Amino acid sequence: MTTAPRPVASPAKTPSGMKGVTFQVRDLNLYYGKEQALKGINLDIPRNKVTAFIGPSGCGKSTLLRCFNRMNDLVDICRVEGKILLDGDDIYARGVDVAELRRKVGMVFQKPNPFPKSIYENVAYGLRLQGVNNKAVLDEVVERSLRGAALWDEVKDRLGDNAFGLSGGQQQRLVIARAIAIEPEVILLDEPASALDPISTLKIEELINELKDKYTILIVTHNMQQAARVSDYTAFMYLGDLVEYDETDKIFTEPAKKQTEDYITGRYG
Ligand SMILES: Nc1ncnc2c1ncn2[C@@H]1O[C@H](COP(=O)(O)OP(=O)(O)OP(=O)(O)O)[C@@H](O)[C@H]1O
Repeated sequence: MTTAPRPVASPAKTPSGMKGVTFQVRDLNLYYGKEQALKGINLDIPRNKVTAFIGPSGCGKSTLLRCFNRMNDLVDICRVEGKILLDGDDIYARGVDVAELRRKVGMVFQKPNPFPKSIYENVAYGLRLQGVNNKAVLDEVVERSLRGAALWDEVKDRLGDNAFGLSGGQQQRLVIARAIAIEPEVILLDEPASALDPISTLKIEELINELKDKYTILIVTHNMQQAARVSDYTAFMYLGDLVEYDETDKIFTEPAKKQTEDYITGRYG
């Protein structure tokens, strides 16, 4: 027996001008115990663009971000309903290899978290896990990834030094190099610059702009100026709802919803 596809509860939010789509989020509800943290989210995430999630504290930005590589699976009381399709396949379907999903969808957190190893070994780590130990291959990937993360020139003469000796901003770029070494399709950034000084923040923002040529980037940020500077699309969330999602210029210059306007003009949050 075939069953008709279930209609989506609300039309998916797909801003105009979007070409390729990486993720399609459909009717996504998420609960922590009895508390509903995400309410009927529908949206499409464009390929090779930067999509920012903004909204007041506790509105569900990080929770939604963590859905894209199933990091919420690690929270016992968390329950997810609905679908997230990555290139057409539901990442919540039975039998999905979550380790493989996380290889495709890398994540960088607020606080830089290098491993207590050398700079070189931090970047080589993912490949070594895959069983790659050929020095020439590793050398090539380490250099390419560090260049890709705009860190090579600063560390090329001390690749054997412990990563903890780097500054916070350098550590965050190292973590990004570690993420791109295994050639993900998507990079999730959860407040990647909030623990950094203004110069390091600027470097991360420049880097995000360069990375989108190769990767789809999703970023959670508290900083609206940062969202306006780095993103192509912006999603405004409030109390677990996706209120408005559109091209970043539109959200910041002529938002369709009063709630969005109140937030971006600093009336609450
Ligand atoms: N592990 C958890 N267990 C229970 N509740 C949680 C958990 N993580 C988040 N929540 C709750 O889910 C809601 C959304 O939290 P989330 O961290 O996603 O919001 P946010 O918009 O990213 O906030 P912030 O900007 O402060 O980081 C909040 O009410 C929060 O208390």
